[in-house]
Amino acid sequence: MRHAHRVEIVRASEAELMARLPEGTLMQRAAAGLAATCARLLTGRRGRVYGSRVVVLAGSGDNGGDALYAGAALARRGARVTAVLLAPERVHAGGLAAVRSARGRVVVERETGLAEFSRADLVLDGIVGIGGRGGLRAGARSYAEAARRGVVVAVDLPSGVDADTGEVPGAALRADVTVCFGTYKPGLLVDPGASYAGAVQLVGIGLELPPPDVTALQHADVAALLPVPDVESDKYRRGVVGVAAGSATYPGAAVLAVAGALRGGAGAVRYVGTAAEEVVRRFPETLVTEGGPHGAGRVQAWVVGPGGGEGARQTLAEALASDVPVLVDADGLTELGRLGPGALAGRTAPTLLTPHTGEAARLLAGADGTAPPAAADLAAARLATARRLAAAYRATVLLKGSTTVIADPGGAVRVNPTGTSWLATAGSGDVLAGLAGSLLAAGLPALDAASVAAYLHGLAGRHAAGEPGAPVTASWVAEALPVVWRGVREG
Ligand SMILES: NC(=O)C1=CN([C@@H]2O[C@H](COP(=O)(O)OP(=O)(O)OC[C@H]3O[C@@H](n4cnc5c(N)ncnc54)[C@H](O)[C@@H]3O)[C@@H](O)[C@H]2O)[C@@H](O)CC1
Ligand SMILES: Nc1ncnc2c1ncn2[C@@H]1O[C@H](COP(=O)(O)OP(=O)(O)O)[C@@H](O)[C@H]1O
Ligand SMILES: [K+]
Repeated sequence: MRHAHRVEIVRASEAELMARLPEGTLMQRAAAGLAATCARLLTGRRGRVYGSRVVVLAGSGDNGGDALYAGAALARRGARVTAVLLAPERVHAGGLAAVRSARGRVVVERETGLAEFSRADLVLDGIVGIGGRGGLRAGARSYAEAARRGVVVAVDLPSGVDADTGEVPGAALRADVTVCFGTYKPGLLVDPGASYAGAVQLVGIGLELPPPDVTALQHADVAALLPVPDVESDKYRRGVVGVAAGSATYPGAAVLAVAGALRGGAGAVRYVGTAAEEVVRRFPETLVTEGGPHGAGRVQAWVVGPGGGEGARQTLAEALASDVPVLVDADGLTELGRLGPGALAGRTAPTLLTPHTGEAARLLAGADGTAPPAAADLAAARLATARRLAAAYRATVLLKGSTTVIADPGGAVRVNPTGTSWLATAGSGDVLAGLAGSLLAAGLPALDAASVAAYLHGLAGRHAAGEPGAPVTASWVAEALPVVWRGVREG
């Protein structure tokens, strides 16, 4: 599991540790890890560190200090290092002295700095780290926009990315690799910030940290959560997932939600709705019940809403009246937005909401009676949006899109690292809803069901798209689920 902590917590942990260690120890640890990664990258690209061109972009804070000490270490190994000072009057004095004593060059003019930047083999982005506020300022912005041929290594965080939120309020340096210190920052795991970070490497500096603000599952975590039948299992103990989806207008949504549900680990899928004929023709193993969720027989979790059309309101009401977990998606969310959070007030079992940002906007409007916020604003602030919705509806929320974010009403937040934008295709959300509902029926808590579903769905999208990628359909994503499930179990 990857753990991320917000800036306030990182600073408190650093202060606590620094008080017990000789001055400068943490920065030396950070710089040593950073220099080691840069040396590996240069060796991989050029065969050696000696003679390679390295540019250090140094801002006015400790982030610049880390970068300068790492640059000095590379200079001692024979790299031709140029330190570009973006705020010469406030540069980290010790770091600058280290570069000078290692015979590094120091540049303050912007034009010279930009020319060096463009032809370097490796650039260390030490403009700003967790102390960054707002978009990059003018002097720094020109580097974000300049052409370059070398690899860019961000120090702790790509400059211009908000460490706590992943928001990018203006320009930011696009890194190939980010070396972060002590813990991941949430902004490295959540888009748009995550897309600026490249491959992220963690360097331990000895911090003792409290529980994380944000986590991201990895293969081993998912493998441990996957429901696997044992010798005593029968279909009911494995869980029956009820799918209330599809309508005369959208029968395909029912088929796709069932396709996801059949591959999610429940022992059986029970379908209710008007698309029974289409569903059974495609998947004869589906149990079909007349009428709505009310009185549909044994079900351990409901999925309501995909392609629900006109009947969505009634179906939603019947599912919410049950005492089993309910996943609400698509038209079910539109109805819930009209009803507001009060519609969930009487529930005794977990509720999982799976909006994209357009649906999230309607849900938020339903929560406080205001006009819906712009979906683009919600997408730019994904963590805050998911947390806000979870708090307003007292439900677990899976916010879809570029970086899926899952927030529990208790405050826990997971982000999913596996997606691909090829998944932005009609019906892929229906597959995800069926898959997550199946995991709920198999007994996973809502946070786990949602994050495991997002993880598998993202991997299935990548598998279906292949390398370097091609358009996929939602059906192919569903078909790829068993392969990625096995891959996760194999580690
Ligand atoms: N505190 C510690 O013990 C450690 C800190 N470390 C490093 O220190 C960094 C934090 O250092 P600081 O607290 O000095 O903060 P930063 O170096 O991240 O940034 C602060 C400076 O950047 C300027 N700045 C802020 N926003 C800007 C913007 N948008 N555009 C341009 N300049 C901007 C500010 O005026 C300020 O001078 C971490 O990210 C990490 O790299 C590491 O050395 C590990 C140990
Ligand atoms: N840019 C993107 N990057 C990664 N995943 C995306 C992106 N856009 C959409 N997705 C994923 O694609 C799926 C689309 O779901 P949804 O919007 O509900 O589509 P539909 O309603 O057509 O099924 C979700 O899993 C979502 O997270
Ligand atoms: K940086």
